[in-house]
Amino acid sequence: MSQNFDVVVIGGGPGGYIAAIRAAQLGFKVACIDEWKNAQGGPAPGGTCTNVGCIPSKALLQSSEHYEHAGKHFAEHGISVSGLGLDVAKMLGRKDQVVKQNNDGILYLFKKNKVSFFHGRGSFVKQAEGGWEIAVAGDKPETLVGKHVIVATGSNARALPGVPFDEERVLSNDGALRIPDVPKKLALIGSGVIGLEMGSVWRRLGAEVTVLEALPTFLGAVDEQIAKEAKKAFDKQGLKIELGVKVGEVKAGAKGVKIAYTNAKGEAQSLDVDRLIVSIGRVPNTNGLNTAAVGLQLDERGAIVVDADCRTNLANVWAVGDVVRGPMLAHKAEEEGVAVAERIAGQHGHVNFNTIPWVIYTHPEIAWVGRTEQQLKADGVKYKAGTFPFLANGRARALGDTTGMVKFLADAATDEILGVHIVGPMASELISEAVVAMEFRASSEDIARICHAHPSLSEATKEAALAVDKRTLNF
Ligand SMILES: Cc1cc2nc3c(=O)[nH]c(=O)nc-3n(C[C@H](O)[C@H](O)[C@H](O)COP(=O)(O)OP(=O)(O)OC[C@H]3O[C@@H](n4cnc5c(N)ncnc54)[C@H](O)[C@@H]3O)c2cc1C
Ligand SMILES: NC(=O)c1ccc[n+]([C@@H]2O[C@H](COP(=O)([O-])OP(=O)(O)OC[C@H]3O[C@@H](n4cnc5c(N)ncnc54)[C@H](O)[C@@H]3O)[C@@H](O)[C@H]2O)c1
Repeated sequence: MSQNFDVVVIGGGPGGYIAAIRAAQLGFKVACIDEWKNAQGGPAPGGTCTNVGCIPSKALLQSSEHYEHAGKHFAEHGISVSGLGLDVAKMLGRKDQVVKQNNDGILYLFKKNKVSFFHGRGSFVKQAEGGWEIAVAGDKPETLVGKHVIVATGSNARALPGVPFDEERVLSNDGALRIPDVPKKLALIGSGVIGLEMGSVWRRLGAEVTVLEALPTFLGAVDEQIAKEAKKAFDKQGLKIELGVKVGEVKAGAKGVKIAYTNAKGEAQSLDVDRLIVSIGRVPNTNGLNTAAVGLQLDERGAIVVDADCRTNLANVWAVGDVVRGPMLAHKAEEEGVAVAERIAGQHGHVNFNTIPWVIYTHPEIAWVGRTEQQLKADGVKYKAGTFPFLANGRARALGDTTGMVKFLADAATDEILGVHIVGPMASELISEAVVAMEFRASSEDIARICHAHPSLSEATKEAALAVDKRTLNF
């Protein structure tokens, strides 16, 4: 016997679980299927983000930052610490607890919103009367029929060709978040978001970290001025980043990993490390979905092909999040999930790709929204720029955290904000003001005229907006 639903969501990550909740709020009968298992084999909804992504990485970034502060920065405040110790097992345990709180929170939200949760793998069977037949292989095999299906099956870490993850020596994001003791030497391949975040965690905890990056420029997608400032800070911290390398043979043994590579000068190099994290991007995941049975169209990268509204080539089958085009970000997945649920309800859900913020949770944090200076140049847009350094911000000085700046880019003729780029303390929080401003198509003058609390880091945002008109007050 099959169970019928208005909406069946496959995948319980940020794209899927949020789509399920929004669809339920709109009055639909909703099922959400997710196969993630916790250590006991029970359900652990929340996807990559909750289990091996956003949440655990931020928990470890926080713990490792406390450790670094206690060891290196408390003294500046007149606080001396003796006998500073590190209990990695406890730190990882706390991280697991944070993850569990989030898993439990989602199960609670499903109950609260009357979303039926199925623990197992969902796969397409066929088009049936009343919708799409989906088989659930799990604790209890089930057959569901959904009038609408939302696929939100996420992504998996990309491995280096011929170097599979063993999660012991060669680690994906999963293993990178549960290294049992601080490696003496750690290498990361790829200096993207994961490379920098995970590299920072283990460097702060005492590992000698080398990041090998294929591209000759550091953080190519980031505004050049901001990326340069961040690189300077990482260099100072001792995070060794080698650009323009070509990774050759990677040999993993019982005790460590040997990496052969050529450096930017073309010289052959060899690096011996205890562990290697491979962070060279992620691939869309449609494993086990049985897309072929129903002819769900994939592109050459294996992503599900969707239009601007997240419609696939099949009637009433939608796809959102990492498994489709666009940035692989939890909040992008969530926004698409909400928009699809609203479209199913006949509303006009919309995701504005121009105002999706990016954050890299290193120290200093890097955050941005909109176009970079190099993009504006390439697009032939005439712009004005304004920057303000945290060094001139009272709150940043009180915090003892003055690295970085806020940078505004505004249209030369209309003053509309085209991009805001931040490297510095709490950039992840500060960027929201810029997102709101850009969503409302504000001008830099709008921000410059708004009263900001004193002393606050957000005054640097106001001052950067003033700088567009060359009239900063405190610099
Ligand atoms: C280390 C790391 C840190 C990150 N940090 C951030 C961050 O700080 N901020 C940010 O915005 N993004 C971050 N991301 C990216 C973020 O995790 C993803 O963009 C986000 O999880 C995508 O959500 P999703 O719902 O599309 O897919 P996922 O979160 O991958 O969820 C997909 C779910 O579907 C399940 N599934 C797959 N196939 C099936 C099936 N056939 N049947 C049933 N279930 C299935 C999977 O088990 C999984 O639970 C990070 C990623 C990593 C790896
Ligand atoms: N704070 C966040 O929002 C956050 C945090 C972590 C992950 N994520 C998401 O997860 C995704 C995956 O993260 P990621 O860091 O793996 O990917 P990424 O795309 O951010 O970076 C991958 C890096 O690896 C480099 N690279 C690729 N192949 C290489 C090779 N063979 N040798 C050396 N370098 C190579 C690329 O040039 C790039 O710089 C990101 O796209 C991001 O959207 C987001």
